[in-house]
Amino acid sequence: MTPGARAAAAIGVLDRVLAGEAAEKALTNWGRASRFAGSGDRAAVRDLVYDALRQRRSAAALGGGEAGRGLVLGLMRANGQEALFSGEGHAPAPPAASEAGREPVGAEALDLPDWLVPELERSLGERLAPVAEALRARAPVFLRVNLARGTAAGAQAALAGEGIVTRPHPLADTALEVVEGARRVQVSDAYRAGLVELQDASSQAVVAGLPLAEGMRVLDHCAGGGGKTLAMAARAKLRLWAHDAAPRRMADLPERAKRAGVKVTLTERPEASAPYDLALVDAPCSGSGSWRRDPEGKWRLTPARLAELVGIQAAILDRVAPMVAPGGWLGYATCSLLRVENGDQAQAFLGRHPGWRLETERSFTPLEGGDGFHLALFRRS
Ligand SMILES: C[S@@+](CC[C@H](N)C(=O)[O-])C[C@H]1O[C@@H](n2cnc3c(N)ncnc32)[C@H](O)[C@@H]1O
Repeated sequence: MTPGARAAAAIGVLDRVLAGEAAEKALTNWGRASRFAGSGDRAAVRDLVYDALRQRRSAAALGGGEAGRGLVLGLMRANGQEALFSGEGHAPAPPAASEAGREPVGAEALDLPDWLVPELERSLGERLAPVAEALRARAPVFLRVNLARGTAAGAQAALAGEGIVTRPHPLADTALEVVEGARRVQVSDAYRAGLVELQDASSQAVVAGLPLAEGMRVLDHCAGGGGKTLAMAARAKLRLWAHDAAPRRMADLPERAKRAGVKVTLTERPEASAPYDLALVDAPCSGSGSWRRDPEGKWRLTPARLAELVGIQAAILDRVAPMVAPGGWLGYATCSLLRVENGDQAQAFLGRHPGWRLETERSFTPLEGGDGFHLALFRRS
């Protein structure tokens, strides 16, 4: 496909996304209907679609339209590639006079929803603009070295032998940033043998911040696919339980645990195995720290949904706290940048639970390289 044809394909996919289809599904459907598209074409169309979703407001302003065509035209203008709209072959038609576009301003230029700016300002202060800018770009690909299977240097060497170049990342001793060959990771022998997992660097830093020790009874209460469950298991020999309100999200966890060489017990009733020495609540949240990876989330979030999430987080903390043994730990993590889900939530928990104290709190933003994350670590008296 020519670059122009790829732009036209991205416009079609974006129109379906704007009509309500999830980006992944729209891309899969396009891929199925486009047998002529090679792997390079698919990757390029995918990148265009996700870039347009990350920069949706500014691209719409620059491109003079909010539909797929306006977004891709705006992206191309921002990149000095407007000439791709040539009308030749399968390329999109040249811009009409009505598509002159304009410079984006304010929250539009930051590619943020207006309603969220005050809360982001309260949360990030002067870092608001640089963080918003970081959220407009693609996230790096990070790997977690599985220390139960070998060293970081060993994993790097194995990956390099398969054309995947990495460098250690300062956020965690287990974190490698992929600088070349990211698309080959999941088909590599190193990955298949469990030497590395795909995991964001801040997510790894959150787990590294937990006081895990040999023999501890640990509950991962919002385990999802088990990213943090496995990261915890690799740091110490634990007795580990994983729970999720949607158990099907943990469907792959037994297989992943096997590949990583660790044992995890899935439980629908975590109370039955209490008390735990440490419980991790990796709570459902706005996802605002990971909007580089899930840009649709940035436009989907509403004030009502955010308020609902804050209520869900508090209810989960209230359920889990009694399951922790006296002297034990409760880690509350979100991939959110918002104070209402982080520091405010931690203070509200302390207000409701006098037998607990806050030991540490750490915040990460994409400015450190990984996703935005927050960890509050409580200890029970
Ligand atoms: C941020 S995700 C977890 C990600 C996972 N820990 C990881 O590292 O890959 C939050 C998870 O919480 C689960 N969840 C939502 N409400 C819950 C609840 N009330 N109790 C337990 N889990 C819940 C969701 O199904 C989702 O899988």
